[in-house]
Amino acid sequence: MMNQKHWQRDHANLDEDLLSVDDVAREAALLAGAGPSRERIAELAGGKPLLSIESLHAGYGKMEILHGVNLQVAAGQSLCMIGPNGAGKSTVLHSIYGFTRITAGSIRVNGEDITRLSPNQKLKACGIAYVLQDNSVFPDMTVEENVLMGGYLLAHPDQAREAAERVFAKYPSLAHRRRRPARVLSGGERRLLEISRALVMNPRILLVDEPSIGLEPRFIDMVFEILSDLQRGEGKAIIMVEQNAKKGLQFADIGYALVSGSVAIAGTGAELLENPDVGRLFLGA
Ligand SMILES: Nc1ncnc2c1ncn2[C@@H]1O[C@H](COP(=O)(O)OP(=O)(O)OP(=O)(O)O)[C@@H](O)[C@H]1O
Repeated sequence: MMNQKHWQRDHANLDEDLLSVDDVAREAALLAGAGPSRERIAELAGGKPLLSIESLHAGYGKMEILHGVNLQVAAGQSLCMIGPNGAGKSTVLHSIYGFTRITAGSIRVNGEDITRLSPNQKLKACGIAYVLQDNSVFPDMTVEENVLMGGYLLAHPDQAREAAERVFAKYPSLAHRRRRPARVLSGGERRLLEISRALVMNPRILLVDEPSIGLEPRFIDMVFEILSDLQRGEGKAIIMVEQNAKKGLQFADIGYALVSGSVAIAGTGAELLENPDVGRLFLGA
């Protein structure tokens, strides 16, 4: 059941326009019944998906959270998932990375079935990296040690050091502080550190959970610029969950609205921003 406090927190600027939790749940459940066609999902990824999810049923233990999710994203594209608390957005990321129990459906990278691979196999063999939510840096370790942790799967420490240097060359502001404990970093720099750690393995697909959470506006813009560079400059595919739905949809090529473990609406980010149902239910328009 959706939590009123969370809903208000995430939509704090709605004030008196706030829909009641029951209204949102009722309307959203109606939307979830229809859902986008598979053709539309494929079309949004330009017919050339790097990552493709088909009819995914997944959850935790015996509890099924995702009830037949379809999703496709191409190299160099970004996809943002929005939706109410508990809709299953993070669970989609968890499932791609291998943290959930998958009971049906498939996950493919470049057509190869990776549904049952472990997170380590996914990171190493398929180039899927997870940028954890806020507060995943180790504050008492140096910036450099934090970045090096991203290379724990590499066979030799020299390989990790080499990979870390590649990341430091890209982000001089972080390189500058490499010997300092991570606790001295600002919120924005910490987020950059979290992204940098995920980049050590040079992934093709980045799963990003709530990139803007807890950040001041100027750092939010910085983080989205970094993600944009990785997407457009390096051709990485980015799949994100973003509680700032407007910001996420402005950034992303593709937007999905998830409701009750299903994709209720899919379109370009711009289409979702203009969609009256999305506006009323998720953006407070
Ligand atoms: N590790 C877990 N073990 C058991 N249940 C979980 C776990 N993680 C999430 N859940 C449950 O799965 C459901 C979907 O949660 P999920 O975090 O995917 O939703 P979400 O759409 O990302 O919401 P939010 O915006 O609140 O993070 C919720 O009922 C949640 O309690």
